[in-house]
Amino acid sequence: MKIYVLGAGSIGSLFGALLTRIGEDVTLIGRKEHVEAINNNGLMVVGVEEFTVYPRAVTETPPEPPDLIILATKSYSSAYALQCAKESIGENTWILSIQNGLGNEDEALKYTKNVLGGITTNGATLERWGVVRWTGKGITIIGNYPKGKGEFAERLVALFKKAGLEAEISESIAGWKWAKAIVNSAINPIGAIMEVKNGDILENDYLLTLAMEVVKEGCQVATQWGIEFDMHPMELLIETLKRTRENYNSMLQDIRRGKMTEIDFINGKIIEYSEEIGLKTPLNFALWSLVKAKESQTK
Ligand SMILES: NC(=O)c1ccc[n+]([C@@H]2O[C@H](COP(=O)([O-])OP(=O)(O)OC[C@H]3O[C@@H](n4cnc5c(N)ncnc54)[C@H](O)[C@@H]3O)[C@@H](O)[C@H]2O)c1
Ligand SMILES: CC(C)(CO)[C@@H](O)C(=O)[O-]
Repeated sequence: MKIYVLGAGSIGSLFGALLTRIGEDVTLIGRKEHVEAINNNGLMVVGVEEFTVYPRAVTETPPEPPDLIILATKSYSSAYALQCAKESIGENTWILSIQNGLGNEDEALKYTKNVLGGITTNGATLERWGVVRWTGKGITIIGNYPKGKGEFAERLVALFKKAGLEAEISESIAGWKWAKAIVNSAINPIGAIMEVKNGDILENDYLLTLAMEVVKEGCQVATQWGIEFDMHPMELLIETLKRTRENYNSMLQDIRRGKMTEIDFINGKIIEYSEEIGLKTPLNFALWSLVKAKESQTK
């Protein structure tokens, strides 16, 4: 399968390395420094597994249409990345988003109907240019967006499993994207504002109660939009907090690195979707405002 990883940073490099290792035709599209390191020394994976592969790495999307584009930028970069890559999206090209947040698949739908949604709970971080640390093994769930499944999705799940990823298919992937976004809408801003690990949210009654109330608020919006969950976000919240108790969440990490966060595509999107149907989301608005203020302090 000819695969482009568009936004080959942490999670994209992990997926690209695993697919390269099983002989797939993978091209990583990423930052100049990372691309140069890969072309000079290969892409090294450390952590859960240790290996080095030699995928093609470029800074611009090649013109030949691939079978699959794995969209792995931060959500705030999706629109521009897809616009730059649009000439490479052929009539048979599929686009899979493995990103957190809402709206990425809708952005992809502007260019093709062949869109897969995906969530992954694998953890990855760029150790240095050319080296990605697989920090935690998780599950990857994909499906036709917003719902259904088809031959390509089945083929891709089989490929992910062959590559060493725990993967499964869902017929309601929009439900999973919303469930993960609702969980992120609680964990990420609370952890970022309080500067605590995910496990501290679980152990502190005040923080856990607030997180559960934020989840309830997000579920009200999702339900009004007709979203159906395979796993209820409240169950996913507790499972995630237990599984990632030692994590400083990605939003806190982004703030500590002086980087933009994905708050606009997590809590911000929940606020946006609630306003479209006349619902109020005061908790999401409060957390969104506090994180935006915190972001502005680091600029
Ligand atoms: N890192 C993880 O463990 C993890 C796990 C699950 C989900 N996610 C989600 O996956 C997405 C990516 O996260 P990440 O941690 O890999 O971020 P990252 O910042 O490490 O990687 C994104 C990369 O995309 C590149 N990029 C941006 N615009 C581009 C463009 N136009 N062309 C080429 N490259 C471009 C950036 O330079 C960056 O290297 C986010 O939505 C995140 O929430 C991450
Ligand atoms: C699941 C999660 C909250 C674990 O830290 C992760 O999605 C993150 O850090 O954004």
